[in-house]
Formats: sequence, C-alpha cells, structure tokens
Amino acid sequence: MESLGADIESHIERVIWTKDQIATRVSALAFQISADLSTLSPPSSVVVVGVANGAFIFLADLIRLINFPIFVDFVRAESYHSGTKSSNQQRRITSDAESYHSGTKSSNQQRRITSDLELDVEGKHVILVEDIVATGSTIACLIAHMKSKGALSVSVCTFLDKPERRQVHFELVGQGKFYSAFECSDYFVVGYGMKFGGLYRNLPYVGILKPEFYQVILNSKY
Ligand SMILES: O=P(O)(O)OC[C@H]1O[C@H](OP(=O)(O)OP(=O)(O)O)[C@H](O)[C@@H]1O
Repeated sequence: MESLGADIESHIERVIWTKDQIATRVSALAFQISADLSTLSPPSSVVVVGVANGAFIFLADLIRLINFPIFVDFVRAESYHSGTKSSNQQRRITSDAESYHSGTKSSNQQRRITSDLELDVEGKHVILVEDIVATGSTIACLIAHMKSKGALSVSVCTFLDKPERRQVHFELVGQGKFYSAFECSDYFVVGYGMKFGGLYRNLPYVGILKPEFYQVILNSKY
C-alpha cells in the first residue's frame, strides 16, 4: 500500500470504545466533577485547562455537561531530548512510532510548556484536561506549572489513563482529584482527539489502526 484511502472507517482494525460508550463515560465524569467542584469557594473559581492538541474533543464534550460556570483556557507542552526542543515534524512522527512499537516514550523525554495560559489561575481551582496520561511526564510538568502560578488545587481529568506506562510520579495539588474515562494497557489507539502521525483525531470513536497503515503514514508528509 502506497497511499491512504479516503474512507477513514476502513483504516480501523478494531473499535475499542464506541461513540455511545464514550458519551456515557464523559457524562458520568461531568456529573462527578460537577458534584465535587460546584460548591467550592470562591464561586466561579474553577478553570478548566485543556492540554492542546489532543484534549480538544474530550474537553468540548465534557465542559458542556458541567453544570456550573467555569473558565476555560489551553496550554501546550512539547517534548524535548537532552535540552533540544523537538519542534520538527519528523521528530513528532518518531515519537508516535516509539509509542506504537515499544508502548512507551523514551525515558529521557521531558516536557516543557510552549504555549501558556492567558488566564490567571492564582487562587483558583484548576482541572487539567488531557486525552492521555501515559508516562506522566506531561501532566507532572503541567501540575507543577499550575502550582507555581498559585492554583489553590489542581485536578486531572484524562480521557485515557495508561497506568502501566507510568515513569514519572505526580501529585495533585490541594484537594485535587484524578478522573479518567477509560484505562488501557499498552495498545496504541486513535480517534476522539488521539492521533497517529497527526491523523485520525476526527474519528468519533476510539479504535486501533490497521498495522499496514502505520508505515504508510510514517513515510508520508503531514
Ligand atoms: O504521559 P505522557 O507520556 O507525557 O503522554 C501524554 C501526552 O502525550 C500526548 O501528547 P502529544 O505530544 O502526543 O501531542 P497531542 O496532544 O497534540 O496529541 C497526549 O496528548 C499527552 O499530552
């Protein structure tokens, strides 16, 4: 196979979570977060922070089911090796491939914030929204960042948790809680915001890509 076919459905080997299963879990999480955080003081003190890019679909669904006023903002954190920023696309494709083939990012990969909040979170309760928590490197970096900005509490709400891949320990701040919609071990999934080679974020459910598509995507420009 030399090029990708246009029918996205035909690229998927197996569906892991359907649209309905996702909607049920996101609704339950929004209900739980509403119950946990709606009574916090001061009022209107919750800032939901999406981690770009992967969290954007999960965040959009989640916040529309939260039943109290919230602020919304975004951050971006990118990986780098040994002090060298991984800003080029080939590096990011390689990162995907590493995750696919070994089930983990390389151990010396660290994160730094490349696009910061516009809102001031001092004295506020932050909920960091992720598509995936795997090694923990990204979320650890972002929790520390929110704490340094004076957040009263920092919670994490991730669509997917991969606890078996954890390499970096992180602690929530204040009364912060950890929420996850689903857990999985080491298989590489796409859809609902999650990508391979920059593609498939728009798939409305979560699935596993057919193996023959990995190399085609890695060989192509995006
Ligand atoms: O727990 P970790 O091992 O740090 O991995 C999790 C991070 O990796 C992914 O981001 P990625 O850089 O692939 O970009 P994306 O959000 O644009 O998909 C994901 O969105 C998380 O932010």
